[in-house]
Amino acid sequence: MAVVTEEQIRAALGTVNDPEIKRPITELGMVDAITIEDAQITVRLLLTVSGCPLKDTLTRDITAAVGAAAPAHAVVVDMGVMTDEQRKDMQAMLRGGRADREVPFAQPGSLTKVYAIASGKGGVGKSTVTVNLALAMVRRGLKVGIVDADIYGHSIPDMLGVGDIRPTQVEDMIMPVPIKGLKVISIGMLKPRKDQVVAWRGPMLDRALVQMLSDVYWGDLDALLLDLPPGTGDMAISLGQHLPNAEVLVVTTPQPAAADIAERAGTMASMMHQRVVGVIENMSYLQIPGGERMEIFGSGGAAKVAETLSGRFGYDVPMLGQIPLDQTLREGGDAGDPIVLADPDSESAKILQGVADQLSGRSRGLAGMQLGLAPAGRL
Ligand SMILES: Nc1ncnc2c1ncn2[C@@H]1O[C@H](COP(=O)(O)OP(=O)(O)OP(=O)(O)O)[C@@H](O)[C@H]1O
Repeated sequence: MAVVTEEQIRAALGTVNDPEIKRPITELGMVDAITIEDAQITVRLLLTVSGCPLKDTLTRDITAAVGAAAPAHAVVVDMGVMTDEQRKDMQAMLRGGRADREVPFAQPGSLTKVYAIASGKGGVGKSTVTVNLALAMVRRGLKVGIVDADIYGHSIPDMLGVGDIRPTQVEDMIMPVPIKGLKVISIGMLKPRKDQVVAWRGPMLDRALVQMLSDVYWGDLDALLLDLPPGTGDMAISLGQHLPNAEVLVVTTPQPAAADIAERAGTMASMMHQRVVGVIENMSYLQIPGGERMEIFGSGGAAKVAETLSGRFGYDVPMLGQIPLDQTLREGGDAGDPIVLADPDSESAKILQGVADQLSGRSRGLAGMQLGLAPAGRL
């Protein structure tokens, strides 16, 4: 039988990533011991928490990697759990020297584009747009995260089919839920129970936002999308304070009443020194057989918002797309199967993909970003 060394097995284990953290288990301090005895190799693996739901995946990946490096040996994976000390070491390593409560996306060198999805009125399809845009960006090959900060209607997990999943926590570091190529965290996941009604005021909302931005292990992201509560309330103010470099997308329906309120959401973003990158009109029309379009909610709302905001801010705020009223889109949201994936050739999916393409076509990085500075007296 070929002689196998511990270094070879460690190198093989270096190819196995923790499925949630997406870093090699050897780097994370999860490989406690490797024992090579006659025809058997035993890997002692330390899980971050007991009853880790991913232990079967880890066992399978470890067995495959070690088996490939030492085909004549049987592989046994022996599971243990990290001590508090070991978990703290891992957390410190993942933070990479970053101080507690520091928002990585607000740091000067951050290359992650942050988009806040805002609306004036509720129910205009802000969460639907957020989920589908994020998935459309993933389809373009980007690494994307979603923060569902909509305290009143945290519907993002349900729209992705992960409504009952609680995120894994390592000490006070939270792992975002991986789903359909995205990383997701929702304000609903921070509540003790999903169905609990919370009456949080400004400071609690602020704390929850900071927790979702800085205590969650996001890793390297190209884009982060935040689904805001409707309106111009406390969360929008907190976001402006913690992420002045966020760019804002305004979602509205076509009718004048919705558009007027959407304008206010855009103006609020500008008061927080954030740039408004565009307006998306949702529920624009119903395509009826025969080719005619029925404008159930009127027309022209987003164009008016775009024009008013452009005039007010002195830069171009384009209308990025008009999404029709679409039963398949609604059904996909209810079933946890968003339309961009479920029916990518549908009209709605193509429009959403088009918006994502316009946004992703802009360069990753610092060029064109607002720096959170405003001329004196602008507020
Ligand atoms: N274009 C559309 N066609 C048909 N149904 C839609 C469309 N857009 C959204 N919907 C449906 O409308 C409902 C509200 O959408 P969504 O939850 O995305 O709105 P929202 O603006 O995030 O609401 P809130 O902020 O109040 O939670 C959902 O059931 C969603 O599936």
